[in-house]
Amino acid sequence: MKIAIAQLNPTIGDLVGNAEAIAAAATAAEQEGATLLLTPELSLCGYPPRDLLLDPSFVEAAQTTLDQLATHLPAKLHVLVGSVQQNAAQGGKPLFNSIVHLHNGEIQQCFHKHLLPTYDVFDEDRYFEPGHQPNVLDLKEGKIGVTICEDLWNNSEFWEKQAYAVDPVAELMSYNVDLIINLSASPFCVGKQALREAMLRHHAQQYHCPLIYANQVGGNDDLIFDGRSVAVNRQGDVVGRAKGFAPDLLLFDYEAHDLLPSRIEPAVSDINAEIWSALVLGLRDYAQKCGFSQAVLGLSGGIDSSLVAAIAAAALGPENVLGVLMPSPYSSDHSIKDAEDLAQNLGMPTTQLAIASAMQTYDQILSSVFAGTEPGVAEENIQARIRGNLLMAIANKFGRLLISTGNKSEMAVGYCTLYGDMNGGLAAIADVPKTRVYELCRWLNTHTPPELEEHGIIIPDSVITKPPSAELKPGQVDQDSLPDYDVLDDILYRYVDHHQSSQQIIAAGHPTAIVDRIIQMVKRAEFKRRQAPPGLKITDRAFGTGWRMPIAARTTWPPTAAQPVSVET
Ligand SMILES: Nc1ncnc2c1ncn2[C@@H]1O[C@H](COP(=O)(O)OP(=O)(O)OC[C@H]2O[C@@H]([n+]3cccc(C(=O)O)c3)[C@H](O)[C@@H]2O)[C@@H](O)[C@H]1O
Ligand SMILES: Nc1ncnc2c1ncn2[C@@H]1O[C@H](COP(=O)(O)OP(=O)(O)OP(=O)(O)O)[C@@H](O)[C@H]1O
Ligand SMILES: NC(=O)CC[C@H](N)C(=O)O
Repeated sequence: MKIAIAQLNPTIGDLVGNAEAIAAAATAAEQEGATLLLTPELSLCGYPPRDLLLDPSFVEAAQTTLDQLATHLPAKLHVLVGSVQQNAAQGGKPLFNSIVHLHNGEIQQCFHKHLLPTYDVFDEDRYFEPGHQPNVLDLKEGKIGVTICEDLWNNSEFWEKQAYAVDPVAELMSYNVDLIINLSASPFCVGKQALREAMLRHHAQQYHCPLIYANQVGGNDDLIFDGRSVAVNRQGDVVGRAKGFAPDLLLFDYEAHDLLPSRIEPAVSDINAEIWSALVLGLRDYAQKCGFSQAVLGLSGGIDSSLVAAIAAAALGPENVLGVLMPSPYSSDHSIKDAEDLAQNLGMPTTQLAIASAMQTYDQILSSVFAGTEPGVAEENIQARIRGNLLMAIANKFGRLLISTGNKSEMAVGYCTLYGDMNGGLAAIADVPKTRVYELCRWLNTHTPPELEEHGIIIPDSVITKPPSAELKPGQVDQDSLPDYDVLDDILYRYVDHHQSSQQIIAAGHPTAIVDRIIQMVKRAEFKRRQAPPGLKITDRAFGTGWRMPIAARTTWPPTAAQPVSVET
């Protein structure tokens, strides 16, 4: 039996467009001689559909589209499509997250997801009732165990996010299935593919059973799905891997109770290459799926805006990315030259808007209100706000998407100006720590990715070597306000990504005063992050849909050994 994986890039809610993509993949798979076609989790709706699922008209339209799709597929092909199904039982959640078996122009069978991830960016318990029936697809060519994404992630050795009392894989094995398939929508983060493949190997070796894992690809808001659908044989060896960060159709032969070797795309092992591909895909899909073909950003000659310009140029084509240079009296001469050199390297257009007169006008307008006060951060931030205002005016006038340039380190501690440089529709590097920004820029200059092949050196050397500065006052550098970025990023990695306590971070060798100050800054900056544009997630814990902190809250509390609880009555 030939089994095909359609690694699709659905647009959330585009039922007709997604159905057409499934039908096209089915035609291609049939031409290749496939018996069975696998598509990703919720392939008809796109994942994650979030609160669209609370709209009954959406659920109804999905069902109608599914019924129609069944009649448009090659009749002999068995096609597994991800969609939602109504829960007819009294009580419980109204929907199942399902895989629907289409064959001979009709719906044959529905399989419901058993394990519903409800942690980090996932919120499936909000919408879905878990399935309890065994998901066995009995074809004359073999008995197939059907699992949906999280159903496979029940082993704490690989995934410690949520513990489950049931083990869908073990249950399926008790039905003597020949092959396990998993239809997924598994978002990218650094290291995820290695984890997936280790987990698949573990299941295969434990049960002497081959597995096929079909993943979604594409960017959906903050989430980037990397594809890299993969299959392992009974020994747990990878026998096929689809492309990373691009749609694909991959076929496997299933013979004599095992999977035969197929096309194996390289597993991307370079972490910078992986992040680069993820960010380019995430930005491109956000723009396209929101209807933008052109973008705009402020080019300061600094490293953040330089990296974001390169990502945007690769994603949308350099001719579609406008860089706006907005020098103020505090901008250094080399900032303008660095920004111009970068734009020239990338082949992107620029325009220059001087903001000195606007700064003076603001100062005049505010002079009576600010009279008797010392100039400070508020005056400095006016520059960032003028720039943010001008950028949004250009975006608005010409239908461009404004890309904001703040990195994860800045977003963590609030080193950014609300309604200033935080303006934008998408925060391209909001989950990239500053130290990684440097590494990506160095990598970019030595491993020019295919999208920028003809451009040679991209990031001017001086952009990488000069001390980082917001240039909001004379001589300002980031390290006036923040510890060195390698120290800051290590503290943030421990605190944000790994939930370490201040005691644990101090025990790792960081000075108490710095740790306490940084943690305070992170807590205090919550109000800024809540108002920031969506940021592309590339780490295990991003600020965004998986980070849900209160804002108006007291965030230090007893008891500690030194300060036991004392409630006065
Ligand atoms: N809980 C809360 N809920 C709602 N609003 C709250 C709030 N707490 C403060 N606020 C308001 O927010 C204001 C403070 O925020 P904001 O006005 O943004 O300004 P602020 O955080 O005071 O200053 C921005 C900092 O970021 C630095 N910066 C700016 C631009 C770029 C870069 C860079 O390197 O890329 C760095 C800049 O040098 C400065 O240190 C408060 O004065 C208050 O009005
Ligand atoms: N002179 C400028 N011209 C155009 N845009 C600017 C200018 N200064 C700042 N911006 C915009 O505001 C953002 C934040 O400014 P900032 O200078 O702090 O960051 P950066 O230059 O990108 O990187 P770094 O923080 O390393 O200097 C920039 O990325 C850029 O988009
Ligand atoms: N859609 C899902 O069930 C995703 C959850 C899964 N553990 C993953 O991230 O790969």
